[in-house]
Amino acid sequence: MILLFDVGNTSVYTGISDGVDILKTFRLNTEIDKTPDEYFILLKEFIDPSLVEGVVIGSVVPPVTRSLLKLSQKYFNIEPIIIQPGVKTGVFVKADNPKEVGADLIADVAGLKSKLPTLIIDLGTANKFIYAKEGQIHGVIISPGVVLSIKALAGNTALLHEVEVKAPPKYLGNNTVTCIQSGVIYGTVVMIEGMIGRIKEEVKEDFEIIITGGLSKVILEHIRVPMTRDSHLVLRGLLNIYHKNQ
Ligand SMILES: Nc1ncnc2c1ncn2[C@@H]1O[C@H](COP(=O)(O)OP(=O)(O)O)[C@@H](O)[C@H]1O
Ligand SMILES: CC(C)(COP(=O)(O)O)[C@@H](O)C(=O)NCCC(=O)O
Ligand SMILES: [K+]
Repeated sequence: MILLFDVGNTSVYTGISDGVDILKTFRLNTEIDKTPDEYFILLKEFIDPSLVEGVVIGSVVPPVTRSLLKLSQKYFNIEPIIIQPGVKTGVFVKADNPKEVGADLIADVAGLKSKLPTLIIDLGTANKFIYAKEGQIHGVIISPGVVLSIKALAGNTALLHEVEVKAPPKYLGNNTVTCIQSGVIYGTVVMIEGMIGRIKEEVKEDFEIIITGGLSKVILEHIRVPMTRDSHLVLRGLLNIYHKNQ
């Protein structure tokens, strides 16, 4: 069994693989002060530790990277593969400072089945647009995610509060809840549709679109541009990277 950890700022999206397929997935809350032992207590609800043969960690939260590293060493006696400069990923990064590109973005691209031009839209704590072709990241766009936007609104205004992530029946709201839901959900939907159009102007070529991330399902149903949802993309990328480093 190979454990695949996609550590984001909201959740540790975890996959269990037999080396070929992703057999099971689950999400643990990202908590930077959780100890390796505490993460293991959660983990052993889902896995049989004696069957773990490999661990891959793609993380953008350094304290959790350290906890999962220690967990892997202490409970599995395994040195995990941690996505960082020097690890073979098969992904080339065209950026001012390639070392600063998030491991999640690299894993997303590593999970692609096609080398053709592809736009990955990954909706998590942040919204990420990753433009890739021939295994190379040509550019990235980052904006505040849906849940983050709701929290930022509620946390920085006197009279607004957190609302459920749910699209309201109309664009024009008639109460505080639907006003915020419209602004955040439909705002994200039209931002995505608009951004795809601007990217098309810039790259001047056709591209596939894959949407992924914890918030992709609630947003995709309102998007009018054809795209495919792949909730396992990042985990498949971690698995591909595992095989490249055996
Ligand atoms: N309708 C929803 N309401 C609230 N949270 C949601 C909803 N749908 C998905 N989520 C949560 O959004 C979180 C963020 O997605 P994820 O891609 O895991 O973020 P990150 O990679 O930044 O940690 C996930 O933990 C997921 O459970
Ligand atoms: C943009 C991100 C914060 C997204 O993280 P997530 O939404 O998955 O929690 C992460 O990819 C990151 O920390 N990137 C490093 C900076 C960069 O990629 O340019
Ligand atoms: K930060």
